[in-house]
Amino acid sequence: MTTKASAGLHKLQEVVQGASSGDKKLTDLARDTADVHAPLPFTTDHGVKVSNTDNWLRLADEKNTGPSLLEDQIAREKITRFDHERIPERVVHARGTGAFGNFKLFESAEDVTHAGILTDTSRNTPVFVRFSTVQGSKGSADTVRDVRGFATKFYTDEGIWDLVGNNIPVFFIQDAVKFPDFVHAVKPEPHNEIPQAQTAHNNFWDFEYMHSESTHMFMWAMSDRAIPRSFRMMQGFGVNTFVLVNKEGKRHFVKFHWLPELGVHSLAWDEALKLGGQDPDFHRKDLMEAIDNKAYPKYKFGIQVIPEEKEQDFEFDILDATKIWPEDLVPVRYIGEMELNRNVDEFFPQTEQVAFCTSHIVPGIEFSDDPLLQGRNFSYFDTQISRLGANWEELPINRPVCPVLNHNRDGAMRHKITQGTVNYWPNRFDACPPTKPEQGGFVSYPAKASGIKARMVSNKFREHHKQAQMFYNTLQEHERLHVQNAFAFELDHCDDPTVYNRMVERISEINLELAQAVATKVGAPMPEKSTRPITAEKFKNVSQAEINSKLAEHPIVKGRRIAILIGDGYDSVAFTAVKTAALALGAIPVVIGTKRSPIHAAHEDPQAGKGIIPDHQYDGQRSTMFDATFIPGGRHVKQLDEIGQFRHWIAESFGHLKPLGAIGEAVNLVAQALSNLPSLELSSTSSTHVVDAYGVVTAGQFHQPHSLTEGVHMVKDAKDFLGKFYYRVGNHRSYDREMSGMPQMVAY
Ligand code: HEM
Repeated sequence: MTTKASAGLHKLQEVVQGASSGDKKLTDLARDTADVHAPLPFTTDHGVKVSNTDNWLRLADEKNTGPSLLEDQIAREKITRFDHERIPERVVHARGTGAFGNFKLFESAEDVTHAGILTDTSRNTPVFVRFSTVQGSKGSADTVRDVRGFATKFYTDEGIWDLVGNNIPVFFIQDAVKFPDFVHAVKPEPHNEIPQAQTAHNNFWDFEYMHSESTHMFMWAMSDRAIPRSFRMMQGFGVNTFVLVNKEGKRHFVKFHWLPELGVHSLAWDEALKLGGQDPDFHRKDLMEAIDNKAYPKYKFGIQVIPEEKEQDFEFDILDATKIWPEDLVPVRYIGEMELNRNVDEFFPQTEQVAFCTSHIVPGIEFSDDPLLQGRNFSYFDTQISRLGANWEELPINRPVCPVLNHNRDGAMRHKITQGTVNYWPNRFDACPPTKPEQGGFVSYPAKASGIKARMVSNKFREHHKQAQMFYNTLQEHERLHVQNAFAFELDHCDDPTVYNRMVERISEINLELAQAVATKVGAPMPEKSTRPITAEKFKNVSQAEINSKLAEHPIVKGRRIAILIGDGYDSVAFTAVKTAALALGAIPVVIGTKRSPIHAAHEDPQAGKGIIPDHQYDGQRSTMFDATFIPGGRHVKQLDEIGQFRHWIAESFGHLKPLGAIGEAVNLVAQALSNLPSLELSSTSSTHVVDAYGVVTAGQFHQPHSLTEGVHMVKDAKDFLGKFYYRVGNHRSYDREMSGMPQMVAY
């Protein structure tokens, strides 16, 4: 096991290596990085060595403890520093986690932009990404139903570019001036501060009804998108319309996309609810664990581009953030890739103090007139001043890797010392002049603008339903079922009939059958007909199932958590094969034992052999924390069978649609746990034939492969246990199981 001191040294080495590897941001951060394991004396903040940190200076002797003295400057410093440790949490997106990485471009977009980061394929640009939920406070659970923030800070050679996006490509409102109302409505209600990190309450759904512009977005928010399995398995979208300008000065509208290498996957709702209590840090830990295991998350970077002259060619306004640009009309061009490969050293100065601004752009990237974006450009900079202070851009995590010099001065906590006698421009020395455009000085695109001042938006902004209908049309059967269940859950939590009755009306404007199913469940009047024309059109690449089907032939199990359940007397051959295969495939096997003390395999003499120490004992973990479960055969199955939690583990994994693998005697354990499902086909205990029924992969006997080094062939028609089991793991969940109705017959 790594000692704390060596772990600290290791981290420091990483910083030094990072610095020598040429990563400009790591080099920059090294200036401000200290190591608690360094052989340095303990000092006060003003540098005086401290001899005693545990006793306040007081009038005391061996018999009497007298009054503490205010004089103790060391104790006062310690308490005072502590009293002021907290800063305001973000007004939204308070709960989040971050990681460092790199961005590389594989195709230049010089036809549409002159931005260095989007044209220079030789660059390796450092990035910091913060993922977040929106509604909850800093200490809320990771797995709540919510939009996820996906904010990327690119430390480019020309300055910081912040792409502050979400995992859903549209937004609730069209005009930034509505943002405070929206956030008030979604956050806990004002009279009782309930509920925490949930949309399932009267005020949120009241707001949604009152703003029909939200219709498209709330369909996404009720879909599986709002309960991602992992930050590593969700898309990212810049949402707003930005502008790219090329060398010739031609302007293009653009939307930015991130597509995860691992596919787009979600939790089951029951699982998300349980994880909220069982492991509230689930997503945070998942990201850190994957990076620690070198299963680095990767995302392709894409752009959708519309030339300026085509702005009016669409039935929707391309500046409306409640609309997507359908991919069959405007294909995504994937031109780069981001890898996240380094965890933070310390949460507060990095993840908490990182601050993003949509207004941080670099030459070649500009803003459109998107009315949501224009307001965001004001809001972020403003909020950072109250959260972090006027000089927040000097903080190590926020400062650029290129030189920064100007005539901005002073303000609380100013760090930078600028020599020279002038702090204004122009000055008699020509000190610190503006940079000429030909030398990289930022020039705004000379867009023509004229009009009448009015508090309004263009007519096309008034259509709010068509894309919501298209979204639902696009979903596959199980995805639609999840939307239906999500509405039923959410509106069940609203106790004001005005709210849920009206919402059912609104849903009937999207899909009548959906509205009727929800009406029955929540007790609203049954809608008889849709009050709007309903389109049959669909989107491309919006259903998660559709996106994942393109990856299904080559599933990736990198970073997936595989639970292996064992007790004394387990079959070590199958155990070792499944564990070794997991490691070879980049997955994370986690051994869960009947106890966390030595466990002996079937053939092992408990007196002589050392056994293995499981990573955890069963009661410390839950099936919800794993992507799949495997149980080897052996006489240990009897012990597992006697502990109800193991049977519950199997039933729950089944209910959450996860792959289950069992060999030999363990097949009986699975049969026992799923005894309500006699029709579920399992292998006979005497057979080597591998049966895969709805992702429950069983074999009576384990056929040892000749060599694991040949690799596991994760293909649909694999004949062997490992190939079939890991194919299922790579495909994440068995939604066919859900559609068979079987999970409902199992208690979990
Ligand atoms: C396209 C719609 C929007 C998206 C995609 C979006 C995305 C995000 C993300 C990802 C964060 C978290 C940044 C982090 O990790 O530190 C954030 C924070 C925030 N957003 Fe938005 N947002 C949107 C709309 C708005 C609007 C319309 C406003 C205000 C008019 C706004 C104001 C804020 C504020 C004040 C924060 C807190 C920032 C901080 O304290 O660091 N957002 N937003």
